[in-house]
Amino acid sequence: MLDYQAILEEIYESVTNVENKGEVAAYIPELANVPKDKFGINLQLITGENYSVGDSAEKLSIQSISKVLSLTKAFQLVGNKLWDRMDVEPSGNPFNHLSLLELENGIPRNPLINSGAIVVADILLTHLKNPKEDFLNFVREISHDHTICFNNKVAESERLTGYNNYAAANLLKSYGNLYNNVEDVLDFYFHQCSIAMDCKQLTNAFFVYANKGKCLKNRQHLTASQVKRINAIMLTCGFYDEAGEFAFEVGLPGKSGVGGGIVALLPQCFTIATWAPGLNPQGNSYLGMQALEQFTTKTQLSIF
Ligand SMILES: NC(=O)CC[C@H](N)C(=O)O
Repeated sequence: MLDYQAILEEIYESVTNVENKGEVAAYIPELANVPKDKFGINLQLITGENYSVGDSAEKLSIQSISKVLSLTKAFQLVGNKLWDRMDVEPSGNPFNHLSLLELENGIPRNPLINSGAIVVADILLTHLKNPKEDFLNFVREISHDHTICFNNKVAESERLTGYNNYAAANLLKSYGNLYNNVEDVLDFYFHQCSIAMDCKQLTNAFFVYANKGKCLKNRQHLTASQVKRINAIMLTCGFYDEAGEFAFEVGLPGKSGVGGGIVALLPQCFTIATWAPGLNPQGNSYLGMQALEQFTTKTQLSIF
């Protein structure tokens, strides 16, 4: 039997001693204030045991990790119709890349880059009665935590500097792939990205992807087939132009966010969340990736 607590502590020791911690996402001014020396991990086993180290109970801005949750809600609502409006191919480009979107006539490469997530937000706006509230309640429900909230300051900070996302939304609109108005879709998108969660809440939320669609309380949220597809998208697209590197180093489906969080999972085995706010040039948590590489190497637990 592996001593998970000892493994997490070894990783904590080694990673917190690394001098280069990457750079925080200063393009969202509110995120520039987060101290770079934060570091936490939470590990949730499918059998129920839970382990953590460091700042795992402190809230982080989940940012693009929310794209998996919005995709999940949209998949529940419209099923395979989703794929009429976006593809499922890795983009090999940064999360906010625009020229491919134009080349491909307003069809985003996948739902985990910004343009794809903006189309998903548009779908949710069309199908939910009270979009922001209903989506937040969905996140609370799969995480079993009714204290989870938006951080309105972060959402507003991103709105004020979100020129690239406005460009993506306008491009989508010009190609007829955005049905609601740009301002409303982006208001939803910036709010979903601003959700604050800690590592434990993240491993709770992602439990469904490790457990064939059933949450920690054993309720079915997705079919096994939908979970297979979302995990495949996380593996191939969850880290943008570093998806290959993450598969190579870590070997798990997962998703990162520019708040420095990463959640990854091994089906039928565990979910793990790391938080280290400093990012590498691809916008993925610099130390989080190192920690997860160490975890799957030490435990020999990966999908490969
Ligand atoms: N990679 C990310 O986490 C990006 C999310 C961020 N809200 C953005 O749209 O730029």
